Amino acid sequence: MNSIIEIKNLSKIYDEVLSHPTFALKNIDFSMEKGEFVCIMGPSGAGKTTLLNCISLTDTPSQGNVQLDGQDVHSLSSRELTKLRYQKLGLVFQKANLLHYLTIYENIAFPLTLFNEKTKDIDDKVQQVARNVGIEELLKKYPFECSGGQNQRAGICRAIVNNPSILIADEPTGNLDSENSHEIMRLFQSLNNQGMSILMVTHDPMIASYSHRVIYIKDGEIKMEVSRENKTQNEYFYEIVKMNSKESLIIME
Ligand SMILES: Nc1ncnc2c1ncn2[C@@H]1O[C@H](COP(=O)(O)OP(=O)(O)OP(=O)(O)O)[C@@H](O)[C@H]1O
Repeated sequence: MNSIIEIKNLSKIYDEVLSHPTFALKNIDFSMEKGEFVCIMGPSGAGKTTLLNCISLTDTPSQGNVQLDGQDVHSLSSRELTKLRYQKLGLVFQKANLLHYLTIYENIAFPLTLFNEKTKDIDDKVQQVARNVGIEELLKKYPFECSGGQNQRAGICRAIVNNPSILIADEPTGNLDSENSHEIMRLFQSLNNQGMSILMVTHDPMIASYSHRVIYIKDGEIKMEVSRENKTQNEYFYEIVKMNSKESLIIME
């Protein structure tokens, strides 16, 4: 088996004890192969972020099972979960969330310093990831001296500096203009070509067209999916648009 993520019968209910519980995820089955680049789409409130949070171990499912890289997360202690999160997951959000009083170098190095890595190893890793992402010249700057796109690249460096098995991104281009968004997606494609698995939430079909596969969530359930296969990016883009509009038409009926 070559899955990086394997989810069985996953449900998340918020406010379970109240009279109006929210069924954010309902019996989700989902798996993702190592090296895949998958997007999650769907309307607001569909459960996209909840699904990412359950996979990234920042939220606990009400029911069901999540396996990350072959490891059943349900059975792990909180210490083991922290270790697993550090070793396997890189997280990227809409905002880079850099610490403003640290340089870009120090921000990227930050997760490594928390786990007592040697200074030389930290330096090697920071330099290497900055070269890979093309921001070596920014390392001495502070976030306020950089553009939004540059800060997002630094946030991605921080997420991947420990060479995680999977990069999980929630609307990583949501704060960026179109040119910077495409640049970030080309970067994701290049990381994916180097072997990194990527799972990303986006509302934008153009951004989703960089992936291998798109799953569409509505009302906490996976309703549809499309795969790129041997389509051109343009053909795949139109298929994603069609999938989104088909669901919108169902809502209007
Ligand atoms: N902490 C919480 N407490 C209670 N309800 C929550 C909580 N987080 C999310 N929800 C509810 O769960 C459902 C799914 O929310 P979620 O944030 O996963 O949707 P989403 O698809 O990511 O939406 P958006 O695209 O607007 O970010 C929504 O009805 C939301 O109101």
